[in-house]
Amino acid sequence: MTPAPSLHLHGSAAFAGTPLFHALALEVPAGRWTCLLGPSGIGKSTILRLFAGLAEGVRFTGRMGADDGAPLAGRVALMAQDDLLLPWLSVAGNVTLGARLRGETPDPARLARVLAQVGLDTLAARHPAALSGGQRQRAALARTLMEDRAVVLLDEPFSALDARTRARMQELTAASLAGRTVLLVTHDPGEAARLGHRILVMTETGLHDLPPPPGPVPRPAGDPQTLTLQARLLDILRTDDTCAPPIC
Ligand SMILES: Nc1ncnc2c1ncn2[C@@H]1O[C@H](COP(=O)(O)OP(=O)(O)OP(=O)(O)O)[C@@H](O)[C@H]1O
Repeated sequence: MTPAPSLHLHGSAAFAGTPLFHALALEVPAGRWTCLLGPSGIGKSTILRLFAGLAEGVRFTGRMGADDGAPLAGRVALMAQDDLLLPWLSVAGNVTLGARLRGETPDPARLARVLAQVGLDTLAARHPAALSGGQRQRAALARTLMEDRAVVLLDEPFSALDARTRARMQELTAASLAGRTVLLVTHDPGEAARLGHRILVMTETGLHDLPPPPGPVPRPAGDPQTLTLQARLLDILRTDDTCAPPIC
């Protein structure tokens, strides 16, 4: 894997002439987890798609990319909201699709390890139609982890999981992606409070930084500082007043 770069996105975006965001200034630190929250439709997924080079139909004006100056192509894995599993392939076939499309031979030991990590080792031969929503999401997560990229973009990756599996997958993903540049879009303040080295709330007035407590991630869910941060995030997300203290 190449060294994980920091990322930047400074500019404005529009869909078919309809403004989406304006004069946004996003910095994503290298080798850390940045969590991005905000109301539905504000443009969070669009930011991920812009970094992934998949923002079809979006007119972006500004500058964006990796701070090391090298192209992001080939260094990014995106786990989209829609799991995008191919129905005619098995779980194993979907998880190794990227490697096979690149003409590479997938590493069977790595595949077995990743499937075991997400708890799908016994379902490797199953097709997506025979999976639950949570199992499909774990298959999509396995496909992202299998890609082994320096920059990982995750769009609500744990939203379909039950509470126990979600906590386990958060811990596994934090460990698996240690040292990568991760940008996680989530609607879950508790998830952001556990996982974010940097936590940003996106509103109509821009990005608002909420400094998390120091220390490694994932933070213990019951830690008082984590709970306080979770409550502050929830308050901010619940109010329409985007200039409520302490973020403005
Ligand atoms: N293909 C498209 N054509 C036109 N508008 C689109 C298209 N895709 C998204 N949009 C619009 O762009 C805006 C931002 O969408 P985006 O998915 O980035 O928001 P989001 O903050 O990720 O929302 P959510 O939290 O609901 O996933 C929305 O208003 C959406 O309707």
